[in-house]
Amino acid sequence: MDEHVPDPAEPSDIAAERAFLETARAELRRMHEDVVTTETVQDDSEDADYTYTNWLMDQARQRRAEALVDLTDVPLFFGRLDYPAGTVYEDEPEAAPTRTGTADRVYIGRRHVHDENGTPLVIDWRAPISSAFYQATPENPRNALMRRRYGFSDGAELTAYEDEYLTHAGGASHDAEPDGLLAAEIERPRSGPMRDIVATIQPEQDDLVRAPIRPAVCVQGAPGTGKTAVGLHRIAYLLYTERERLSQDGGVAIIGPNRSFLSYIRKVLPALGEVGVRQTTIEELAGHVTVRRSATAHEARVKGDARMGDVIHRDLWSQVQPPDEPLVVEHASRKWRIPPEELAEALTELRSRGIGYGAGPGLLTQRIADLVMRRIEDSGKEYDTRALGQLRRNKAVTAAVRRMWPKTDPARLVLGLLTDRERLARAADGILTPEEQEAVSLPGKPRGAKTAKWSAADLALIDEASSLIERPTTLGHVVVDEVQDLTPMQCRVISRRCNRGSLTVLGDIAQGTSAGAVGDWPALLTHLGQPEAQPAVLNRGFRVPAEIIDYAARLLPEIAPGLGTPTGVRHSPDALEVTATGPDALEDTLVLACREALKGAGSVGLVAADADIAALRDRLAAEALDPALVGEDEDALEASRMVCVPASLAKGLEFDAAVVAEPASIAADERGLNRLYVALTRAVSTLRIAHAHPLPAALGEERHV
Ligand SMILES: Nc1ncnc2c1ncn2[C@@H]1O[C@H](COP(=O)(O)OP(=O)(O)OP(=O)(O)O)[C@@H](O)[C@H]1O
Repeated sequence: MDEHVPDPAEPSDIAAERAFLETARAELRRMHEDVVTTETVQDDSEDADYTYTNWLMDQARQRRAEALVDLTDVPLFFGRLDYPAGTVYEDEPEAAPTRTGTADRVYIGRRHVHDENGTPLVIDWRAPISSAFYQATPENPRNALMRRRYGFSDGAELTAYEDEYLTHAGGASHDAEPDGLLAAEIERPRSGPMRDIVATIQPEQDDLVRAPIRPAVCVQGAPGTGKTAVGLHRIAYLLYTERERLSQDGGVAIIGPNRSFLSYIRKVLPALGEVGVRQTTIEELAGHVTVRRSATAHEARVKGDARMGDVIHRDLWSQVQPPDEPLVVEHASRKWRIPPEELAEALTELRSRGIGYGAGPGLLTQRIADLVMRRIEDSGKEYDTRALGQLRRNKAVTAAVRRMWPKTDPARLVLGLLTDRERLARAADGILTPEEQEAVSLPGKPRGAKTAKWSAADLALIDEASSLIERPTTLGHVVVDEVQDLTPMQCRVISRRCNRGSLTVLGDIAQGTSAGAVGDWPALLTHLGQPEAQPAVLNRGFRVPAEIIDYAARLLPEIAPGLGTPTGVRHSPDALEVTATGPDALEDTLVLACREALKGAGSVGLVAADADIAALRDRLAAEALDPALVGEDEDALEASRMVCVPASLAKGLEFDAAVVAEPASIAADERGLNRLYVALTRAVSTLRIAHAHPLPAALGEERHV
């Protein structure tokens, strides 16, 4: 095999690679030109069908042209795999740019580029052949000889590369440290939103990214192991392999914990060429009304419980009532009488068909009109063909239907249920205790659904009612991030929108902070309608240096016993500093830590208990550190390098340097230690902790400087 091993790197190699990059760029420009200058085959007849077809073709052409624009700040390729000559490009001449005397070179990039003859120059990272780039090892080289990863300057100029020989014949370089560029990529200072990781996806992540669209993929991943990155790249991958089917099935959505998080991730998919993906929160997905207050923890817990589904179901269907009296319908100068037993029978029959509540009034009207019609026929009386329609619109018929099967609106239904103690007691009898019924009741005496004091916990209830009335439209694929915070009722919001279990579930039980969160994987997956799914575990932390993750992991035995301990792939001995101060000196210490952190490159995040963050932001502003506040400003992460983060919104975010204020305050509330675990795992390079109160005991022995 020796003869297949490419020459070792030579100084001229960088120049040659840059030249190839230029060639690929030129070909991409040509592809773009081709699309722009190719006339759509127009049919100029007046026929409307052709006009529409032409319009569609034009749209497709414009989309394709957009996709082929060369983004000069995004490298066109990021890696290369070398194979024995002749094994990839069978008909390629020796002089082709992707062949040398000894090897066929496969360049991997964000999109496909080919030359005029159709020979590929850059292969899309999602194509089957590209999987070897992420998966090949010396033990299982997948026929490849060598993997090359490129380094680029900020201006996307190719400046370096790193080779990994995949044949044992490669000898010494087999043992070479392959992760230099990975570490450099992770440590590249952050400015603003999250970046894609397409150049450095790791094998365990690639397995999840490329898993088939079904069955559901579920990931338990420690902080910074790349769950969010996996979810986003998986969407791009599925859109590549199943684009048409996904669009027919209702498109793709990613559900994140809040708007700040969505703002943070919003640029990853567009950078991968995917712009049509819905990025939303569970509240937006379920939202039928305006949220005006926060629920108490107890209220959120009870409202999040799956038993609420039964209460709503019972309340809704209790509105369907058989009549006590006969129905008398006047038609064609005669009165027709339907006895109550017959009407009740019609109701029972309809209900036994398992129809949605919303379909009932229409079907019942039809059924009653049929009953009257049959009597008219039996009487031998002449009738005209419009009789059935007239009966359906007959006032006595419609009034009877309104009484037997009233139309309802989901928000009005839930409002009625949660503001009428007797009605709630009837619906919740044997399901909720009187004390729980008290907890779910809405405050005040709202006049209507628009003005009621809804909390976020009510949204899932209204969505439940809505789904019983009319089935919601489904999505082709749903990716749910930070799933550990969902209540059972919120899981159901998602489950009923998933098309035949096409779902990716990402979470970390240890980071569960919300009241009413399900708390364990088997229950979570059951509520999501995926009881068979088995969570895959990601435990290699990329974001957080080992020194920090080891410290934060001291909390795990208390907050998530049984969960494996994560490891950090990077080491940085000075990454962590814990400083104890007196209460009067705490703010000064934090300001100093932020000031120091700002001397380095990239973003700085100050994380504090929600109640403390506004005052700290004011102090940093007074010190001219120009802080932005997450939650107040949707673009906070781009607005300033210095960002203040209430602990409740820290989830999913990261900073080159993190400063954590007073862990005991963050840990004070319910699930506070979980919140602290989140806060302690946001740093890419350094974490500074300052405290005036004792640290929570679970952090163990203090490690002060
Ligand atoms: N293979 C990789 N190559 C480069 N960077 C990576 C890789 N995997 C993860 N990262 C980086 O590590 C950081 C953490 O990734 P991500 O936010 O996806 O993790 P997470 O598991 O969702 O974390 P959390 O649980 O804290 O939300 C990000 O900056 C991401 O770009």
